[in-house]
Amino acid sequence: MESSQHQRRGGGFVSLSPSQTPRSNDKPARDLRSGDSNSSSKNDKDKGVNVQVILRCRPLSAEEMRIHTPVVISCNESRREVCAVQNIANKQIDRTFLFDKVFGPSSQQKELFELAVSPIVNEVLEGYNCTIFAYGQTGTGKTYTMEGGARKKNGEFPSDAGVIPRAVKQIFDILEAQSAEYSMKVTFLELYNEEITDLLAPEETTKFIDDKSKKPIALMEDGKGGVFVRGLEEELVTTANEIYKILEKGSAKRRTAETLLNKQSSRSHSIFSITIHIKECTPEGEEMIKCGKLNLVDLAGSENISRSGAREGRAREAGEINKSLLTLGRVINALVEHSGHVPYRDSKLTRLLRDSLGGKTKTCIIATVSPSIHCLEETLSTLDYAHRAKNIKNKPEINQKMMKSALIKDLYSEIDRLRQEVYAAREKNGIYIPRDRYLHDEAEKKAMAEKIERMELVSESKEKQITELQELYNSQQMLTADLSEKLGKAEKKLEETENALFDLEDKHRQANATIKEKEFLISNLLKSGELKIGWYLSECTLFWHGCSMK
Ligand SMILES: Nc1ncnc2c1ncn2[C@@H]1O[C@H](COP(=O)(O)OP(=O)(O)OP(=O)(O)O)[C@@H](O)[C@H]1O
Repeated sequence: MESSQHQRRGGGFVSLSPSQTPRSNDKPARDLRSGDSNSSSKNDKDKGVNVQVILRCRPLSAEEMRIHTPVVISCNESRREVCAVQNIANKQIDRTFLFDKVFGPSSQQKELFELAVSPIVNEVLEGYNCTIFAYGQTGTGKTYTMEGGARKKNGEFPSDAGVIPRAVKQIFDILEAQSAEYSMKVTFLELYNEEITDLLAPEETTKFIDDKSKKPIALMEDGKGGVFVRGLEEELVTTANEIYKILEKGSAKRRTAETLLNKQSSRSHSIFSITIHIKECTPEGEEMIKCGKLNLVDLAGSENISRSGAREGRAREAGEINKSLLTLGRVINALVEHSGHVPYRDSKLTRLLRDSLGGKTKTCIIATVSPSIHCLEETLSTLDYAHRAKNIKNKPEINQKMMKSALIKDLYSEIDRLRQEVYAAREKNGIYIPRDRYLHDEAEKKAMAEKIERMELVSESKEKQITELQELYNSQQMLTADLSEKLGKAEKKLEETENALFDLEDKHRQANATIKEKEFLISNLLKSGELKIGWYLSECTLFWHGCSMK
């Protein structure tokens, strides 16, 4: 039997970012996971982990089949490839894209969940923050993939149930199998025309007679680089069925409309988050709390306004949707190209997804496309977009575990603070400040936030400079090492050449001495030869002289 008691915590400061969950700068605690996971988390942190991108192509609808719509997309699941066939100037040009996983038109919800999403759910239970978001043209199956078919009348799980209900079931199955002690809370918000509304807000404050009655809530900076949604309802849940009911109620409040491309097109982005605190005991008997968070995001579809048949209000709405998706695209580009400034602040969507894109969260994007020839242009743009997103690197970090006693102390002080606020509101004896002073303080706060943002930008660009200088230094070091090696070799060669030169000089000196010796001998020989000839000549002269006398 499911419990119908939803415990509600509302009106407080609820963060959507991981800043809500314990972080390394929170209460000190020891991480009790095995050394392996610690080192893998350190590796992940150092190197970064690519955002995982999955491509899903839906089947042709009954209507598309009836009118024999040509198919231009083919999926090769084993090779993880998607091929788009294009005809340009009567030439067939195929474009092939590789993804982390590919699911073709006949793929089943169960298969997609088990192969792509189930491992991510396990990581949430290990203490990571994970985000799964569906991106794609309107009518390509984002809501079908994330939510899927509605529960049957008897509450049974249908075969076309999507990622969200399956993830919820897996979380409860695992926790129950481990007989874990845990607490779980969920939030569900909608982002429509740059305004956030709480899909879990109590009925009395949001009577959905028309859109204007939805009360927007504020997105605030948490001062630690994250954001939080002020006053977002958090519902404590104890069973999967409670979550299914919350989802049904919340989804029914989402803004949908009929367009030419989709009978029930979501006109807003939605973010459903589950935060789980699990109790663990250290071998010393100390109670620790580990925390994981799963964000499930169903984006509104990008659309070609003329083809979707949107007019006036709907066209403006589509313009807003496209604008926020364009900012998302710019953020993806900036992250992939490592440009210094990432324009997260340009839309609420990117502010909310900041930690999921380039942050500490593990992220998976499910890009959805249609196989129809009529959607080819948008399909190619989705394929390009998703393919580029594959290069985004996040640096996932396991949330720091907290000592149970520290967590309880924190919760008690929060209860105290809330109690005081309620008391002050009821008794009207809180602190009231003049309107001018309030406006002045708010302006000061805004200026401070802007200053912090500017400083963050400067620090970001300085960090980039440091990385570039470090890279330059490393390459110079390598060059120096290379040159030193070459110098060593040259010195050795020089020494050898000098030795050879000494040898040669020695030989030269010896040869000179020998030559001189030989010259001396020759000259002596010559001298003695000359004397002999002189003596002989004088002898001959005397002889001839004697003869002539006779
Ligand atoms: N993989 C699929 N298998 C069967 N039917 C699908 C599949 N994907 C989508 N559909 C059907 O296509 C239609 C449009 O799907 P869905 O509403 O999920 O699109 P969407 O991308 O969320 O559109 P939008 O952005 O306009 O909200 C629905 O009727 C849905 O049941």
